[in-house]
Amino acid sequence: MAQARIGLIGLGVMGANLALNIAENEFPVAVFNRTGSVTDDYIASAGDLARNLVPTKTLEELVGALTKPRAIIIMVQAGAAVDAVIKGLTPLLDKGDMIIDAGNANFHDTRRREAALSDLGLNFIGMGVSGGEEGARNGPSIMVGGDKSSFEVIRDILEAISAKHDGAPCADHFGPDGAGHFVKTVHNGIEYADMQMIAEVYGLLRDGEGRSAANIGQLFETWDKGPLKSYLVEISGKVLQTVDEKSGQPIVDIIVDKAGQKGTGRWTAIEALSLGQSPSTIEAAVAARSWSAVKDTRIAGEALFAGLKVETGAAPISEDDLEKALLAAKIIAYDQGLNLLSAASVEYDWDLDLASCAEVWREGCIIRSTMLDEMASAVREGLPHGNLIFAPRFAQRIVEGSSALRRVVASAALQGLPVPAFAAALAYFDTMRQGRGTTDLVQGQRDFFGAHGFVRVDTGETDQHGPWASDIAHS
Ligand SMILES: NC(=O)C1=CN([C@@H]2O[C@H](COP(=O)(O)OP(=O)(O)OC[C@H]3O[C@@H](n4cnc5c(N)ncnc54)[C@H](OP(=O)(O)O)[C@@H]3O)[C@@H](O)[C@H]2O)C=CC1
Ligand SMILES: O=C(CO)[C@H](O)[C@H](O)COP(=O)(O)O
Repeated sequence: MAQARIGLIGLGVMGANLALNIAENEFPVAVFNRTGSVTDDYIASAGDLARNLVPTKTLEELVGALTKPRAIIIMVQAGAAVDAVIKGLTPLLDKGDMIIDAGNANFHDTRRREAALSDLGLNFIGMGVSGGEEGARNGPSIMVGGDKSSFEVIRDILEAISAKHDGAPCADHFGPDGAGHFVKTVHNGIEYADMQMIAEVYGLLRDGEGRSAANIGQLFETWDKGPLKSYLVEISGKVLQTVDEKSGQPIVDIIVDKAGQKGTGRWTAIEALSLGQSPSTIEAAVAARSWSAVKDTRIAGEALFAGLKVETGAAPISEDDLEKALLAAKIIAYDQGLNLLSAASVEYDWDLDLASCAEVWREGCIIRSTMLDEMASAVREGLPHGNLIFAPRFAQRIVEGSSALRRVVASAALQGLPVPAFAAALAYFDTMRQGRGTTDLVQGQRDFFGAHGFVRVDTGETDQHGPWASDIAHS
């Protein structure tokens, strides 16, 4: 007999907590996990919330436990696992039922799945969920893509379980097919850039000034009370001040410096490039994780270049400069992320509301910060030339922050300390404030070797060609 309003497959870190959140909001939820013993343990530890949880041991049982039209959340690893679950579910469902992929997914997969399920008369929602374990349990940020009418069917549940900003739910519908998963992907791209920039500050203080992890952690704790207040600065402060129980060392000192990546940062960079965009701060953060992975090579490089002299007399970087540089670079990362969303919206005809993106990121998600509220307002007011860094309320901060960013990047370069995301942010800013750049020469080179043509500054005539000096010399 149908007992539950919604189903959930995958009781891992995210699914288990999301189901508890749904149950706590008084929506009965039927749960299923591939490994059945996980479901038994889960129900046994759910306490009072077990009253709103319906455990099931087969997909047939799960489907039978749901009121119609059925709505089933899948919360498993991206890729083949999602396809396997969909394959098992579809023969059991009726036309009008809905599958919701709430994991991180490549939005191209979401578009493919939506089209295939639509042919079968089934609805498919691609839903990005951010906030990690704690967010899933107490209120994540939720980014929905797919048919709007399908979203309306589950809207009450999603709004109830989501984080709230001044009472407004951090859950919204962004457009058809892959729009929600794309917004989540770019969220993660910005997350990569933000994390990398914080790590660069850590590196400058650790390797440039010999400061201890705890001392740097305290600085982040202080910054978390000012304009940089954000979840990532807060947890960085906590991570750096945590002591490993086994060794008595700061825990970061015993963590191998090889960063994992499950794919969302890379998807952001790949998609950006195919859209003719370049969110260089995000690309730099993805690169930094990839470079971190080749630890043996870096160790060999350290030995090989051990004798290399770097500037030791570089001016010390002040804490004030670091704070301002981080703030400016972070604004630039958001500017680039929003530009990418805008380009994808045009390409895929999503009509994305960028202000809504910033609004659902204000609470619950990993990149939440006090600055996002102001960013959302700036986007609502309209961004000059589509750029956040041109918005009056951010342009001034960028002007002030850019001098600090310049000093930080210059000092890092002189000291031989890598700051790829900071450097990328600065180069982007300097490019965006240069009305005449240097690609006149690139255009000249292209025409020289490939007759690709150029546009004249003086007359505006297009498809112009040399003659070039060598042509002249040989003519
Ligand atoms: N962890 C995080 O902070 C966040 C994760 N996400 C995304 O959420 C999704 C789930 O992540 P997370 O909860 O961390 O993952 P976990 O590894 O904790 O759990 C994975 C779940 O998927 C199930 N599963 C794996 N393969 C299959 C399969 N072929 N068929 C059926 N079930 C399968 C597992 O079942 P079994 O017990 O049988 O192995 C398990 O329940 C991912 O897409 C992830 O990227 C999104 C936001 C934050
Ligand atoms: O979506 C998330 C946070 O928003 C997940 O934690 C995701 O796994 C983070 O990406 P990566 O594992 O590549 O660091």
